[in-house]
Parts: sequence; structure tokens; C-alpha cells
Amino acid sequence: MIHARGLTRVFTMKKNDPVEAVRGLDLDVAAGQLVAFLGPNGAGKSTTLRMLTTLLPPTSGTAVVAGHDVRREPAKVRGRIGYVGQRSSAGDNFLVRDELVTQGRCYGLPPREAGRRADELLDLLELRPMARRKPGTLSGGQRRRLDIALGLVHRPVLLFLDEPSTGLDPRSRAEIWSHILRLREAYGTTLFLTTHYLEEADSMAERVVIVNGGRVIADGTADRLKTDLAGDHITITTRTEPEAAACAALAGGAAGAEVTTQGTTVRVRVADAPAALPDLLRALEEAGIKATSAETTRPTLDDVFLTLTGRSLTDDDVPS
Ligand SMILES: Nc1ncnc2c1ncn2[C@@H]1O[C@H](COP(=O)(O)OP(=O)(O)OP(=O)(O)O)[C@@H](O)[C@H]1O
Repeated sequence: MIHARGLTRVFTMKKNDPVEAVRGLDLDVAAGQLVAFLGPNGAGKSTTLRMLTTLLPPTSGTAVVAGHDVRREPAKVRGRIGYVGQRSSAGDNFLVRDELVTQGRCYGLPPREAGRRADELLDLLELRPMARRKPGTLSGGQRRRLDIALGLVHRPVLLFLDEPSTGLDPRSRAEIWSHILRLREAYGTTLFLTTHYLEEADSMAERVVIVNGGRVIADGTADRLKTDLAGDHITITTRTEPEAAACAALAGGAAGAEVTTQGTTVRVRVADAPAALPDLLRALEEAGIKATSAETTRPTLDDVFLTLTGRSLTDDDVPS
């Protein structure tokens, strides 16, 4: 559905140095996938999306999206994809249903078909009670649902969503996600979305692509990335610092694991913490070391990013 090779975008401004927003991006997305595109501020997510949706020409590289080349056949690409940007696409001149019908007509749907499609989308996005209201009177979550409905008017096979849940309260975010998942179930639409919310990408997307400084630095299922790149942790607390040192020596020696000690707390990085914990506790007991607490933790996607870059994805001031 998406095949990008060496996709690059450099912004050249008169007085400043050129900005390499996207640097040689390679990406393949199969039909029906739900992909979360993650990265800190300025990583190049929106610029990538804008190139894949033909809104911005690449400086170099190629991208075939929904079967058509973004440079040579932009109109054909646009006819097959939907794009829900960060800013609302609905004006305030029409009522909600009329806005949907009008956009359907813009895509060449005959009047009756445009009406049918509007009704179908009002039901899918649970906007029926708002059909006769102006977009300006909708809540943030309702408006975002209308934006998604507008992106779907022409039955795209691939929908791009730029931060669909940003700025919404937790309940509206959960609602947007349930609609996104329902949409996928109903139409099998391929979904490519950017988000700042790591937990959402972790739990909802079947594939996570992490970008940093305009490059893809990780790509896989959230579970795979966490296991391969961050690993589980076992945290043991002992009564005394010498016991902690002995525990660290044991843990490091036994599992060959990465161990850090702080005071009486020992943190051990292992591939599978629940499986490794009983052996470690047994070894401690045999050595006469008392663990006052022991817990296992799965890494987060932020741990993955931290391992790869030495920075947290949630830091605001990440240089691009
Ligand atoms: N029109 C432009 N002119 C100059 N530089 C730009 C332009 N658009 C984006 N950039 C720069 O390109 C880099 C990537 O920006 P982009 O908006 O793609 O990042 P992003 O990952 O979407 O960030 P955010 O999460 O903050 O939306 C940034 O350094 C940004 O300042």
C-alpha cells in the first residue's frame, strides 16, 4: 500500500541553514495494516505524511502510495487515500450532514449516493445526533470524528491521520480510538497515523515505526521492539548495600545480564523477567541474601527510544 525509497525533504530558507526534515526514508506498509508513526517534536512525521499524501513534493526519493507514484500521478493517489490533518477540515458554512454531502459531491458522487454515504458515515462515527448542527458547535472529540468522516467520504483504501487524538480529553481519545478500530473492521482500511501518545501506539497499533531526526530508527510490533531493544527489568531491594552488591554480582554472573545498583536497589535487565525471577530469588536465598522486595517490569516504548537515542521521547525540547 505504501512503498517509499530514499524519501527525502530538505527545506531551504533564505537566511537559515537548510533543514533536512526527512532523510532517506524507506518504508513498506502492507494493505490492511494499522501503523503508528512515532517520534519526538520535529522528527519529520508531518513532513513524511505530507509527502506521502502528495501535499509536499519530495526533494529526492520515490513513493508509491495506493498503487500510484506521488510525483507522477498525484491526482490518482489523492483519489484513493484520505488525509485527516492536525487542523480541522470542516468549514462553518454548512450543517454537519450537508458538509459531508458537499464533500461527497466534490469527489464526484451523484447526489443520492453522496446522501447515502453521508448517512453511513454519520452512523459509523456516531454523529447522527449532530447531523443538523454547525461544525463550530461540536465538542473537540465530535469535531475530530467529523474530520475523520470527511476523510472517508470517497471510500479511501488508505487513511492518513496526523495526531488524531492530540488535544482531546482521555475519554474522547478512547472514543476516537474505538472509532478508528471500528472503521478498520468495517472497511479493512489501511491506517497510517502519527501520535505523541506512546501508550496508544503500544496498545492499538500492530506496527510501530519510530523516527528521529528524519530517519527511521526502529520498526516492528511494540512487543518485539520492547523485547529486542529495551528488555524486561527485575528490581530487587535488599536490606543493606553490601547485600545489594552481592546480589548484583550474582545477577550479573548468573544471567550475564546488565545490572545497575543504587543504594540497596538492584536493577537487572533480562530478556524475560517473569521467567528469570524465580532462578534469581533461589540463587539469592542459597547465598544467604534477603530480598525485601522483588518486582518485574516490562519496558515501555519510551524505554525503547531511550535505548536507541539516550533521550526520552516525552522530552519536549528534542533537537531535530
Ligand atoms: N515549511 C517548513 N519550512 C522550514 N522547515 C520546516 C517546514 N516544515 C517543517 N520544517 C522543519 O522540519 C523538521 C520536521 O518537521 P515536522 O513537522 O515534519 O516534524 P514532526 O515530527 O511532525 O513534529 P511535531 O511532532 O512537532 O508535529 C522540523 O525541524 C521543522 O522545523
